[in-house]
Amino acid sequence: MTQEKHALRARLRADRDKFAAEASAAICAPDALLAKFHPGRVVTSYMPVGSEADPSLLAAAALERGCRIALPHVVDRATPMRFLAWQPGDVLVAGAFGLLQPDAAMPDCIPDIILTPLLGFDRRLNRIGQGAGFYDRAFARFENALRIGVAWSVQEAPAIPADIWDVPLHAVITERGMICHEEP
Ligand SMILES: Nc1nc2c(c(=O)[nH]1)N(C=O)[C@@H](CNc1ccc(C(=O)N[C@@H](CCC(=O)O)C(=O)O)cc1)CN2
Ligand SMILES: Nc1ncnc2c1ncn2[C@@H]1O[C@H](COP(=O)(O)OP(=O)(O)OP(=O)(O)O)[C@@H](O)[C@H]1O
Repeated sequence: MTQEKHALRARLRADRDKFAAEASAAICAPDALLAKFHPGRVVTSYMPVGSEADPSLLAAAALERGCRIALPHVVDRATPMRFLAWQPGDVLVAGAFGLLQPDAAMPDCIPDIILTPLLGFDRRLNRIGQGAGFYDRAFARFENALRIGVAWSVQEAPAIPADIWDVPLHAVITERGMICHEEP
């Protein structure tokens, strides 16, 4: 399984790089997602790196509807990721893995909706990420949160192998729209 995921990650990274280099697509918030952005809800976004899908229009729509935004904060692979409060204009600090993150002193948030960066996904809404297990652990910890993957459409794979700890997404949003759970 580890080998299989390793090879899949390499292929999906290459597909994502190619798409981002050639296309100029934007990921807009579909109505079904807007309907979840109730005032006061905590929506976690992320600062995209490299060819990752950009969730900023989704975060902007959440803010417009009175949601609060939190961003992931990691220190090393062993320490669980936290979601820290952030609003436009707040500083971002260079941290682990070359990421821009909120200041470590910002308050921790309990997310209602987790916008999740993906390397890949399939129609059953299995996902694969960077392989450090940060989001897997966050999904286990915040089990009531809505898990929404954000990706380019080319990151869809026929089948993503699922380990026992993998928690499927509730939906994936790409530049082509939203994919919700379908029975196989
Ligand atoms: N934009 C964004 N933010 C995010 C994530 C993400 O996937 N995307 N994360 C999702 O989990 C967390 C950070 N997770 C990471 C997990 C592993 C590696 C990693 O293995 N990095 C390689 C170097 C990669 C490179 O330079 O290309 C390494 O350290 O060997 C980096 C970040 C939190 N923030
Ligand atoms: N609930 C959990 N508690 C502790 N460790 C976990 C949990 N879920 C996953 N892990 C660990 O995370 C590691 C990476 O898992 P996996 O290969 O599925 O990564 P991924 O889903 O691509 O990564 P990510 O969740 O960061 O996007 C595994 O070694 C696994 O043991």
